[in-house]
Amino acid sequence: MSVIQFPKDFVWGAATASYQIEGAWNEDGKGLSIWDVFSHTPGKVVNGDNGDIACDSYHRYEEDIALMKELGIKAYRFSIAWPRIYPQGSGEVNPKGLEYYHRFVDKLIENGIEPYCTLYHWDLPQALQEKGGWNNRETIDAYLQYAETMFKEFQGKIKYWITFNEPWCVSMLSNYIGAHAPGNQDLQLALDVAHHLFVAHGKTVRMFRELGIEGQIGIAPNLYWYEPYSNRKEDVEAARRKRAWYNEWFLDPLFKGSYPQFMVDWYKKKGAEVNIQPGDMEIIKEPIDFLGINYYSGSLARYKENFEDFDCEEIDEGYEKTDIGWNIYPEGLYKTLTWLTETYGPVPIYITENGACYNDGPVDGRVRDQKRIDYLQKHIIQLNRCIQSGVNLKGYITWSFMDNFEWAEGYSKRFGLVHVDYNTLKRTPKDSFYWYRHLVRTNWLDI
Ligand SMILES: N=[N+]=NCCCCNC(=O)[C@@H]1[C@H]2[C@H](O)[C@@H](O)[C@H](O)[C@@H](CO)[C@@H]12
Repeated sequence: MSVIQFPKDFVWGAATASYQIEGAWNEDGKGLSIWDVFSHTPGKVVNGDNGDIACDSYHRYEEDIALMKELGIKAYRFSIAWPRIYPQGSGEVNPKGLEYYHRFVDKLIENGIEPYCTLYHWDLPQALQEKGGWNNRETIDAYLQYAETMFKEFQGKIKYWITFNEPWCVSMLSNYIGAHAPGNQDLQLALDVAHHLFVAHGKTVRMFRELGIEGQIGIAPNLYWYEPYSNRKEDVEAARRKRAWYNEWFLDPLFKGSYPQFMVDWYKKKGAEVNIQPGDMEIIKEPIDFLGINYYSGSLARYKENFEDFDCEEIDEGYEKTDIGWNIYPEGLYKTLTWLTETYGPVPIYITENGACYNDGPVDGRVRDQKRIDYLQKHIIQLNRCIQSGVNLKGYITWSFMDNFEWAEGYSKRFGLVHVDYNTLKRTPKDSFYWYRHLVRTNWLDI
């Protein structure tokens, strides 16, 4: 046995998101979100599940925070439901929405837990969607008004802000693949949405600086690692395109102020292009304080002419998979973070999401989720490799603190350290909760 030690100020945390845990979908003046509409649309979510109740954390947050304190985490990443603050997306603020998040954040701070706040984790006000949503550049202005309200309202309480969770999911998964709200399937639309998110991000960072808000601000893309199936030129190029679809397209604008040209050319061949207005790229590359990285999986990529969108097929040979069917590829995390550091410099990085779907339930009151422990351990070992290799890694925030509404998969997929019985809403810490608590308390890992 050997021990790996993490830096003494390394931040250990856990994450959730508003629509996935809060419930209270139409309470205290909250407006509709695109996920309320999407999940209420037959056929969109497994078993017809929706977030009307979810984990009922809107009413049970004190119980949840008591469990977080028992877990010993120093950081809790959560998101604000924009429709609770601006029920119509802009215009009148809803005071009950602000009051709720003040009570919640005060309770976190009272328990010694640092709030890491995501402003946008996919629950766009439906009123804005009806005016084009992220396809309409005017949504950028509504987002800026919302962000400014939150910065001023929580100045001094919230010191870590994330503008957007996973722009790839908001653009590609939701507007090209169509699996998430609002469910469009249009590549040009997806590129326009991604660009508008970037402009909103850049303007928000600039506003954060101009207002002199105390704290740090970043963004949380989801990155995915593809290795070529062979060293044939076609396979190497195919893997490069697939990596760029997830990674460079969402990182180059932030750090280089440009899109990767080989992908711009590739999309043009597909009949889609990026509509950039003068000054956009300068705004987008407004320097950030940290990068949140969400990493789950990766795969092998092999060239296949005219296959799907990138002339590339995924070869899943030899990977063990989690219960959501994603490959377990811990070395991909090391490759991703070292590539990112080599490409963009020593950016301060938090892993803002990493975790596994395993659907273990309670037996005699105990949830034996050894596979989740194995997944977490394998990935956290890679983080130690990253730190030894010079990656400027500041912390690890696991997904997820508790089982929750897993988007189009509904409640059929569980990612939590805490099991939730959706009939009774009873919370049961899993074996992984106690394993993670030991790591958080000692800051080292027995391997
Ligand atoms: N292969 N494959 N997958 C295709 C890409 C899927 C990307 N989904 C995510 O990263 C979401 C992220 C989200 O922030 C969180 O809200 C979700 O609950 C987790 C778990 O799903 C992850």
